[in-house]
Amino acid sequence: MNQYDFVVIGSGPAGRRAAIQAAKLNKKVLVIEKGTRVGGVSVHTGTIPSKTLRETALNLTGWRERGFYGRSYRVKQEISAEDLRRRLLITLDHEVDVLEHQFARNRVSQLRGAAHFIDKNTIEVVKDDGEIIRVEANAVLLAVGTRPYRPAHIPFDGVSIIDSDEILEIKEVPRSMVVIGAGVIGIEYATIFSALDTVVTVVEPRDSMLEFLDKEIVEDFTYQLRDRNMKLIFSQTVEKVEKEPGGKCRVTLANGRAMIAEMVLFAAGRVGATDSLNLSACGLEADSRGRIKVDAGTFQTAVPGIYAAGDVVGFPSLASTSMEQGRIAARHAVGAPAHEPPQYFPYGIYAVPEISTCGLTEEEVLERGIPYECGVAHFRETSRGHIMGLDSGLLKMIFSLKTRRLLGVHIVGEGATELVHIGQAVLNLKGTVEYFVENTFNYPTLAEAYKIAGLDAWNRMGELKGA
Ligand SMILES: Cc1cc2nc3c(=O)[nH]c(=O)nc-3n(C[C@H](O)[C@H](O)[C@H](O)COP(=O)(O)OP(=O)(O)OC[C@H]3O[C@@H](n4cnc5c(N)ncnc54)[C@H](O)[C@@H]3O)c2cc1C
Ligand SMILES: NC(=O)c1ccc[n+]([C@@H]2O[C@H](COP(=O)([O-])OP(=O)(O)OC[C@H]3O[C@@H](n4cnc5c(N)ncnc54)[C@H](O)[C@@H]3O)[C@@H](O)[C@H]2O)c1
Repeated sequence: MNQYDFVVIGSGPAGRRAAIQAAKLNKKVLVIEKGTRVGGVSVHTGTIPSKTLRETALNLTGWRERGFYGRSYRVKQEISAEDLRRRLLITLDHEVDVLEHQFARNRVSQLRGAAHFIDKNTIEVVKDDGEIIRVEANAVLLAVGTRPYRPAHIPFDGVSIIDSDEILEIKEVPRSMVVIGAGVIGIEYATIFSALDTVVTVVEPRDSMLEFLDKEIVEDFTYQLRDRNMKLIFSQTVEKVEKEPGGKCRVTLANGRAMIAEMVLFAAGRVGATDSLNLSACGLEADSRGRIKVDAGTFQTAVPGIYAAGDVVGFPSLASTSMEQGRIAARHAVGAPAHEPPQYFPYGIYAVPEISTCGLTEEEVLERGIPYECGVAHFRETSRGHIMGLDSGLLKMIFSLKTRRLLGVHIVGEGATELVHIGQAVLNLKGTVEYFVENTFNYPTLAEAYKIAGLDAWNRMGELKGA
């Protein structure tokens, strides 16, 4: 029998970080992965492929230069699906190679195959060739992630009616596309394809999108999307998706309106990959979306010794937070001390344009009844913004009038996902508006927007104090 201190099921961000953390604490660790290569959704169908695709699209279209040269400017006139895929394959190979090397040098054992429970401490692994291997574990981490939600009424064909995994395999860049679901995945792909000049329509049952973001940022973002002719249809559900005789797709909404497009991307959420784990054998069960409940501080499930981390535990379902959850779970599982993560973490949405946020939104500050002031800077006010030809981009900070502390930072525009970390550091170190006013920022940079927004708030906060 193969006996391990810690067995991790799944090699995505949560599993990978957990396995290495436990190995660093000199534990005997095994990672079980059913996919052909390690890395999980993050490396093979999620984070890394979508961000590589975005970078390729922005480079080949010359998107970042259009502020200077106009909307018709393109680096490459005809962009094929093959052009988009080429860079993807190189990036993925590199990611897998780095991960394999990390496992090897930390003495993390690997087993390829699908795992399920026999009992709380026994896991059976079915390999591709049918061979069955049993392993014993003192502690187990479920880091099995999610897969796209695929309801029966959508006739997926993998070619023109697709989910967000299949979009990486398309044969041609479509001229028109309907995206169903305005969540993060739907919006990221909708805006990437719109940057490639695909005519994009987004259909969303709720009355707006990305509700967890500051409203002012969503409004600015929405304006930019509509300004480049993306159609955003809210408060409407899709009744039917059909294939037309000529190969195009017809999408019919509940209000009777119909749309024809070359491609339909269904991106209405994901479900936990827990159905084949035989959870009942260890006394656990998943909810209707396949998710597992855990203790928020330790990531232990209701069954002692069994942990879950990453997308399978639900919100926020990010690669970044999954890694931290995995590390904390591993430490707890092997009896090492672990701190809870800081209160505020950043959220990066790699749409075109980017959005990033950390801390409280203006709506949340209002709800909590905190007296506050906002400071806003437009990227076009920065010299770096002029140099880059930016005509959009907004950074907004919210400060408490009582403590003068930064409560939230919200950015839409070029570099938002990198810039947010300045705000995140000030926020978690409990810094005040004075940090931005008194410190010197490199010039010319987009980070100067922090200075401008800080001064904007500080001027008004001074007036309010004096009033
Ligand atoms: C299109 C898209 C874009 C994204 N973009 C971002 C982004 O920009 N930034 C960000 O932070 N996050 C992003 N995410 C989210 C991010 O990918 C996930 O949060 C992250 O991958 C979750 O990691 P995980 O460790 O929970 O599991 P996953 O990465 O989902 O990996 C789970 C692994 O477990 C394996 N597995 C499942 N069941 C079994 C079993 N029974 N036996 C053995 N192995 C099993 C699977 O094969 C898989 O390899 C994106 C997701 C998608 C889909
Ligand atoms: N940049 C990032 O960090 C990043 C990128 C992509 C995904 N992710 C993560 O992946 C997770 C999954 O993303 P997602 O966008 O698939 O899910 P989601 O749950 O965030 O969004 C799904 C959207 O589809 C809508 N919807 C639900 N049912 C529908 C239906 N039947 N028809 C039409 N629309 C419907 C919902 O109202 C929602 O707006 C998210 O939690 C996100 O955190 C993160």
